[in-house]
Amino acid sequence: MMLKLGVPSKGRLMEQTFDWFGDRGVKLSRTGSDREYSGAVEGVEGLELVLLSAGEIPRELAAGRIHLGVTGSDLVREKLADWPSQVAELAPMGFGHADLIIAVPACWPDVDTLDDLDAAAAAFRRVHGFRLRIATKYHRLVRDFLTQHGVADYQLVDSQGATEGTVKNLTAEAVADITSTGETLRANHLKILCDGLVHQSQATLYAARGADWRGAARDTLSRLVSRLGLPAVDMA
Ligand SMILES: Nc1ncnc2c1ncn2[C@@H]1O[C@H](COP(=O)(O)OP(=O)(O)OP(=O)(O)O)[C@@H](O)[C@H]1O
Ligand SMILES: O=P(O)(O)OC[C@H]1O[C@H](OP(=O)(O)OP(=O)(O)O)[C@H](O)[C@@H]1O
Repeated sequence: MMLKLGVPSKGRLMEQTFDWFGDRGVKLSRTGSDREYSGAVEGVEGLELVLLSAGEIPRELAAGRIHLGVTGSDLVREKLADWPSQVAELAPMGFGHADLIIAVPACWPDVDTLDDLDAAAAAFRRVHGFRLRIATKYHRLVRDFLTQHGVADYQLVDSQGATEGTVKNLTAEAVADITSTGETLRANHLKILCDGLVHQSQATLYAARGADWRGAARDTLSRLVSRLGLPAVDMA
């Protein structure tokens, strides 16, 4: 049986993943036309490359349909309940860095911390009759984070893209989204709360606890981790 490795199918995450494996003697490449999602592996016998959307890799790992997968640590934590029970983290890869943060309008002078947000949310509800809206696609991570920090009087509204625009569009009062350079936040007149860092994400190599690790897959894993210079791992 082949050991299946899921890798993001496009963009910088795919290129940097190919570079990371290439630097360690495992050559991954796309084959066929630009638009065909098929790939090849050189350097390790028994390893098959599967090109997938970064957002779907956590689910494929959890279902055991791929043995290994590369994706952002934010996506694994968001998409998988109790993620450590479903996947093992084999290696943080040192690229794809992005911070999941909570931001509010820059013109709110009295709101700089989560405590301020909590107070503002309570006041907002009294005045407007509904809860302050935080737009995000990271529902699990943001809910857990705000609960841990005692912020209660808010509602999450779903935003699957262009999240920073929701404040201007009056569909939310605050946002929780990924930032790297901070340009998008600045351009949309938003500021990060000083204690509003929810998660520091980076591309990470994961192994699926529920995949079939018997026989050849297990042997391929031990050859691969030794080739990559990672500590030995037993998924049995
Ligand atoms: N501006 C950014 N800078 C660095 N990393 C980012 C940025 N935006 C998103 N990321 C990271 O890239 C990863 C993939 O993000 P996202 O879910 O947006 O994928 P995508 O490129 O839209 O792919 P797909 O739609 O195929 O799932 C996430 O782990 C995220 O943290
Ligand atoms: O801090 P910055 O460097 O400005 O990057 C942040 C932006 O990058 C991501 O968006 P992406 O381009 O992936 O599109 P999306 O809005 O569809 O998620 C993220 O959602 C932010 O909008």
